[in-house]
Amino acid sequence: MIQGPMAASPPASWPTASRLALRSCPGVPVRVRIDTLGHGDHVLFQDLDLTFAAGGWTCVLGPSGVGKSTLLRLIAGLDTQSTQGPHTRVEGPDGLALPGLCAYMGQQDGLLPWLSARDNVALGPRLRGGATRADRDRAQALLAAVGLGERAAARPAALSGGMRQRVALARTLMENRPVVLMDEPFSALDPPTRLRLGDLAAELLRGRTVIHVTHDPLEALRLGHQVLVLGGRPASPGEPLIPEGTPPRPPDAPGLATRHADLLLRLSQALEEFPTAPCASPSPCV
Ligand SMILES: Nc1ncnc2c1ncn2[C@@H]1O[C@H](COP(=O)(O)OP(=O)(O)OP(=O)(O)O)[C@@H](O)[C@H]1O
Repeated sequence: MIQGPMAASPPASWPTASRLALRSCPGVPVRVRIDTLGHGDHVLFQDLDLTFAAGGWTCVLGPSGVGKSTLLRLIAGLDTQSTQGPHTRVEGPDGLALPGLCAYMGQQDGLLPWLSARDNVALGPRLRGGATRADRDRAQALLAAVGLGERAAARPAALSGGMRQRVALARTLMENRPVVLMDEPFSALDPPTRLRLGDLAAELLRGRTVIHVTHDPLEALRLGHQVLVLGGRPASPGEPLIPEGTPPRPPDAPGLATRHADLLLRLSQALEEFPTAPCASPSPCV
């Protein structure tokens, strides 16, 4: 729930999900067991065993290159490039494989420029053999849920970056999967739009299992039930950080500033300990 006077309420033109009959899709637990996974000589993960609780929102942070996107791609079943040990497995409920249970949202909106916003939202059904009338109606309803019902016929080029990311969020919801994987989905947006879209995503994805990679500690602390910092090579997460209160937390939530400072320190430490420094130049980084 939105709390406090500084809460980033969506403007009236962004109807809230509670006003719409969105399909509920309860999350399922996800377990990732990696004996070895890497690229070439780089072992990114070794002897890693991570469990993501059903319906929980986990934010994953860590130095650039630590393996966050690789981990997400592995869970999504999109990882065709890393080398994996024979016992590397991603499991859903009761040890079942996860394919078909995940929706993926990346930093790029990935919208097809020649399709309208509505047809982009209905892309999954289109690719699977053709969108039905019911699919198109649902795409329209989801665009209304993200406040773009009036722009359903617009092509991506006619929309702002924030609007395009809202279309991408609607497309993610169209897939109606219990597990949602997000790789820096709001990083290209200005801070207020990012705040609003984070709140909107928290509302629309409530109850699903969400794994969200971000470089923004405040975003992680506002949206996550738990926050993991991946560090080292091979990478491992430290103790999960569990912020107080229910997400999405407003930016001025009690205790958030202290948590933010703690998390920044943990991230700085993870960066210092990371073997590949972002700046290898002998001259000082600026
Ligand atoms: N296809 C690939 N072939 C070789 N190396 C790769 C490939 N994809 C990723 N890597 C390497 O694996 C490491 C982890 O990459 P990954 O994209 O998972 O990191 P990340 O933590 O998501 O980084 P960022 O925060 O910059 O997005 C990096 O060193 C990267 O260069």
